Amino acid sequence: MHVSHLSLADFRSYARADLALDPGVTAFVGPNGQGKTNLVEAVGYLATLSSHRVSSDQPLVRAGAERAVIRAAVEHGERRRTIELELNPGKANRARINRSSQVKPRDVLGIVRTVLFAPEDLALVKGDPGERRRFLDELVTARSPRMAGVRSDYDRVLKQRNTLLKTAALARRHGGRTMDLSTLDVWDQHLARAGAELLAQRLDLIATLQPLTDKAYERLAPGGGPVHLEYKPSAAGGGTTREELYGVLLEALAEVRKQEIERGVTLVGPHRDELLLRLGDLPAKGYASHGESWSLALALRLASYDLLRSEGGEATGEPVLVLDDVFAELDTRRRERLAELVAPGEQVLVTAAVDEDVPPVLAGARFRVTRGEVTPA
Ligand SMILES: Nc1ncnc2c1ncn2[C@@H]1O[C@H](COP(=O)(O)OP(=O)(O)OP(=O)(O)O)[C@@H](O)[C@H]1O
Repeated sequence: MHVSHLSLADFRSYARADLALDPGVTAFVGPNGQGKTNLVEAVGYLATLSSHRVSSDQPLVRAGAERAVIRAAVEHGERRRTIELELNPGKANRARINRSSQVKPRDVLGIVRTVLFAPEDLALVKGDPGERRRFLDELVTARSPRMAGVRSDYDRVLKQRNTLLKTAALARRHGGRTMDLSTLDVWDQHLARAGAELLAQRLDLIATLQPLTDKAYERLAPGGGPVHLEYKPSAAGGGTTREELYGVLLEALAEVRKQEIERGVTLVGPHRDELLLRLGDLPAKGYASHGESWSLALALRLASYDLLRSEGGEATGEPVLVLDDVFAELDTRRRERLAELVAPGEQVLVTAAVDEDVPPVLAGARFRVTRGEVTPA
């Protein structure tokens, strides 16, 4: 699969941009702050409906404009589809596929799949647990786009349940009426149902990702591993199937209910879980060096790329690989290794400040990006 055309309106620094893209490698080269990352960020947004740099849509809309539009043509074998996403911060976003009438933005997921490497990836290793949960959930959704619906159900139920718990906590503190706990029972079931589905997918993903990450790390930093991915659930209990995990979550919620009512917040569930990364016997966070942390972050992305490539098959094709400003961060040896490992990709988009930062193995089309103008080199 490859993106053959990208067009932006009022996206980030671009009032307008229009580019035709070929399969194979395309590099965007230009000085800092000229709009290179903005281009690949738009491609990433088509795949995940979120940016790899910011958590809200507002910064994606050009300053002074009301909305941004990303349009893309996507080729997969004989099939060509167009996607249009309109970003309206504060209001509902809109989407269209093949210029048809409006669809839910979520329906666009799965048409473009990307694996994106960026300097921000260091947070996968050094950052808060939320960074690793987001990594897992984005990959879970790339494997199975219907999981976007499950994630949004879970978030909605969690929010409503927290509101209810907060009300109960306040009532308790001020000696008011105690809450009718049967309402909470219903929310527990909703939370456990969506939570169990998400949990089952995360566990399956980690089992698949483990050997791939270990292999990728060995290639990037020979002898530095092994790498272990260990899921630390907030709800203790065995099981890997949806039914088993539903039971585990319900039981855990019942156990902590008293504390939850005291504190006014949901204490167990996938939103409190952690993915522990270990290098050898030590946790990577807090122990790994800067270079080791980088290699581990790259290994996680490489493993994701291998996984989506091998599972994509005929239906979805290969993901687009985006390498945003990563080579400048690496020493020559790791730069060459990484480039060799990703070189045969169907479509690879690279950003770099100078030509020398693009490894020779990744020779291909090149655009210059200067002051928001994108021109073929
Ligand atoms: N919403 C926005 N409206 C207008 N300009 C924006 C907006 N968001 C970002 N910019 C501008 O876009 C530029 C950054 O673009 P981008 O991140 O693509 O740079 P880059 O070429 O990748 O640079 P580097 O090599 O430093 O990573 C900055 O000048 C920033 O001010």
